[in-house]
Amino acid sequence: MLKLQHLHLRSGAIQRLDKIALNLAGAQLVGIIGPNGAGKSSLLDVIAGVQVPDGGEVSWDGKVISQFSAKQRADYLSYLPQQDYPAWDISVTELIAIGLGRMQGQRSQRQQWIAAIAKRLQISELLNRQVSTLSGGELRRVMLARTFVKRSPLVLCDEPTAALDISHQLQVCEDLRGQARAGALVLVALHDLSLAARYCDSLVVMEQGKVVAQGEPNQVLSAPLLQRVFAIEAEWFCNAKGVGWLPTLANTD
Ligand SMILES: Nc1ncnc2c1ncn2[C@@H]1O[C@H](COP(=O)(O)OP(=O)(O)OP(=O)(O)O)[C@@H](O)[C@H]1O
Repeated sequence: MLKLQHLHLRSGAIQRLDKIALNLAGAQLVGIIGPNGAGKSSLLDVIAGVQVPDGGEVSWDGKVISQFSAKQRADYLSYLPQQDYPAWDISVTELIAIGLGRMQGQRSQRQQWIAAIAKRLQISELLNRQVSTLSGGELRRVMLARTFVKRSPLVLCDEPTAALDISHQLQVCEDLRGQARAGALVLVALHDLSLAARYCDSLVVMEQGKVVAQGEPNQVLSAPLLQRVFAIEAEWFCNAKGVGWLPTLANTD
């Protein structure tokens, strides 16, 4: 269980997080949605312990995360920030291995884990490449492999589908949902509300640092909320395979 109590984060005049309170149980895929600057990345940074809040508390399974060391946090948490680039020009295999962190295992076992996640994210043919030679989408999928290689009970991803082609967007969403079905609490910041509606078990809507709605996608993505928070109108299509939408700018006359 992830518990956020009265979280505040301020930078100068900007209230990045404003009295955030949430209780999120495991085994679900939670979409964090909201317009640019709403506070999605700030929230994920604070949950990950990358950013210290000015007030409030984050706890995981009853323990306050500020009391965990960085190594202890890495044992239960995997985080893909919005902008994450490798600091050195290492091979893809070496980069993914960093994600294994303190996981024990023989060299052959670690190689198997890396091969398995590479297969899952369809990057096996990239394993021997240097990261500097990858395209934007390939690098993003490699960073996702580094994030997912260790099975963590808490997974945070900031716009994991950005830069990916449509087939890989769907594949990554399927993978995130699979991790949730396997028991993880997966929090994902998404701009594509169609993917959010189709894959997420619940949504948290942010606006100006506040949580303004929370619940199942079909309840949250109401016409008034889309108009007020995103300034759009949307027509939704639904069949047995999922949902899709046609968004248009709201008439503000
Ligand atoms: N390092 C920083 N210093 C000062 N202000 C910041 C910093 N990072 C973000 N902000 C501000 O905090 C607010 C929330 O930003 P944040 O990146 O959390 O939003 P977001 O919802 O993730 O946006 P986006 O969809 O554009 O990625 C914005 O007003 C932003 O300008």
